Amino acid sequence: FTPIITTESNDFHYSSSSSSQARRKSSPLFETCIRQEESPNDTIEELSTGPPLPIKSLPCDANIFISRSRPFFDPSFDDMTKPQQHSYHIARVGNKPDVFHLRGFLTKWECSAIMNEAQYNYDDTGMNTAKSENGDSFRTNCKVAWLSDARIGNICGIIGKAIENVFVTDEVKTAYGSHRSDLQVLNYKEKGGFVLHHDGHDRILTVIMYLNGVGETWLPLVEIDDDGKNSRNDEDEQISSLQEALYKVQSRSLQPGKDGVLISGSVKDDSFIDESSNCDEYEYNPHVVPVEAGDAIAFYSYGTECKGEDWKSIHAGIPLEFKGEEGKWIATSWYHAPSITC
Ligand SMILES: O=C(O)CCC(=O)C(=O)O
Ligand SMILES: [Fe+2]
Repeated sequence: FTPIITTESNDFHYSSSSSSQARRKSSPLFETCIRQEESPNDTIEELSTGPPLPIKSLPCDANIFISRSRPFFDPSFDDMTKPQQHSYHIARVGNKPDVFHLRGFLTKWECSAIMNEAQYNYDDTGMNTAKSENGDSFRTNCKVAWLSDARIGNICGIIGKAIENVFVTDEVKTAYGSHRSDLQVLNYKEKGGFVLHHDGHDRILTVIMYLNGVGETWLPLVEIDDDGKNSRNDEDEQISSLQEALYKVQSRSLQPGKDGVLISGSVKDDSFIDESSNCDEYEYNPHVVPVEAGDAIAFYSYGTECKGEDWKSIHAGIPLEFKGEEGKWIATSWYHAPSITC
């Protein structure tokens, strides 16, 4: 590991080995990226609603290894004499807009604690039926709870802060009115889903955490790197409205698993390896990102040069096939930057 940056509660390292890394081809960009990071002249030129360094320059096929604080009372922590840290990996899964996979971001204990808190302790009544912000029912068969930072002994605060530290530039953090949302917890039951939409409302960053590894989120217009280029997306094609983005998905009959990026709790990582073939020739589908309980996905909803909404970040919660009574559990943290997006 090559240490890159140390911040208050997050340590960044580039990692050259991980299970998913081992399955991907090694990247010639890897060394270049490290050199960029260490350059003293490297500054963020303009107020960017996109990712800060070092993840800004993270190529596909490389990982960043990150440590973050964890709640001291997490009983799955096995050595109380060591600093209370939890490690996870970040890998890029899309370029336009930037989309990242946070592998092992939450511990299993944190996932359970959040689900329990949302289900049993919210307003003493359990979770409420979810409605979209404008009151329309774009979301079906879904319950919601909002957890503020202090809940469960500040774990929502620890998680939110860890996200903010890694995914939001200092300029955006210090801009007037910038703040992160409370943690939104959703529980979808059978057939429950969320139609294609853009998060908007000055939310520059969305981080969706998969609490039980069930369910799928699809970002149909995200472009991925040269290795697995989404051939139907013309490069630099401008999309200027939500309607245009939705029309593109419909008129081109884009499909989850073939176009854009499908975040899928329903696919096991190992299913990408064809055991009968040579190890180097496994079937790797860059349009599918398998996630497990504790993984998260982060993406940006505004153009990086303050050019308004990036409509390529539209996404949907795919209607849930029956997966047992538990259903699909996710928690979402948004970062708002009203003075930059308006
Ligand atoms: O259900 C999902 O997978 C996505 C949820 C979502 O996009 C939202 O809550 O804004
Ligand atoms: Fe959304």
